[in-house]
Amino acid sequence: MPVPAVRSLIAGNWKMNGLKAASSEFDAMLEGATELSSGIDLLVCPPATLIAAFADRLAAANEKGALAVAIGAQDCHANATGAHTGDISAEMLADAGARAIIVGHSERRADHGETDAIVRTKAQAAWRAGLVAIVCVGETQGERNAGHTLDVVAGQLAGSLPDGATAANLVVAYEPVWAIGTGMTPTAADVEEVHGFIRQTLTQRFNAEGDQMRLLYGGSVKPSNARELMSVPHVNGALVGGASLKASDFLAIAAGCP
Ligand SMILES: O=C[C@H](O)COP(=O)(O)O
Repeated sequence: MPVPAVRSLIAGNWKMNGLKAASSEFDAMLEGATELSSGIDLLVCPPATLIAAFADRLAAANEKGALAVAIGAQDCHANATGAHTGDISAEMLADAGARAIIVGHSERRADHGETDAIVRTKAQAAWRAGLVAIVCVGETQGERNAGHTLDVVAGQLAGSLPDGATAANLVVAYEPVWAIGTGMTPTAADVEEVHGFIRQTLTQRFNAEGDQMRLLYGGSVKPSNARELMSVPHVNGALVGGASLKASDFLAIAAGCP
């Protein structure tokens, strides 16, 4: 299968980490972004409490020279408004300055019982607000051991991706659950198998758009393994957790991206 040329994206998911003091780390990311290859986009997804402040800092930095950096969110409610105490809508996140929303992360699927159907409505909510949906899929250790990885990923893709996905409004992140925060990563061959399968599935369903969608690998990406993982065919960047909290690590991962 031919490997399409797709612009790389390095996305940082800060998860439930970061107080206002972490703004200095974000500033360091903005400063370092000026030295990255022009073929790479950076996305920083801090906790929702920091999105507006980071968006202001990004706007100030952009006045000195446009940066290929955007702010994202980690989740949203499916509805635009309503009686949903404690929830945040995609429209609110867009209003705060987010340009993308991660949906269906395995931590949300596990901690909040999010099904593929719920994830699909959240992806639609992101689109309704004019944002990119970053949809996460990936197998557990037990599912991999049982040889079910591709079946699990196929089911998540079929159930979580709404019709109408394009290369501009959808990013897919493959995150093996067992690799998240553990220091373990699949082999390059295993990543290639799953990413090739995801590409084929997307192209079958979304035709030429599927060929251009960005496919991120996530799970224990760090500066020391980024170059190898990012050079796997059909890997168009990374969704980085722990290593995205430190500007020097996050930038080193981006620098390792071909
Ligand atoms: O969203 C990010 C992933 O869950 C990866 O996290 P990690 O880089 O800490 O393993």
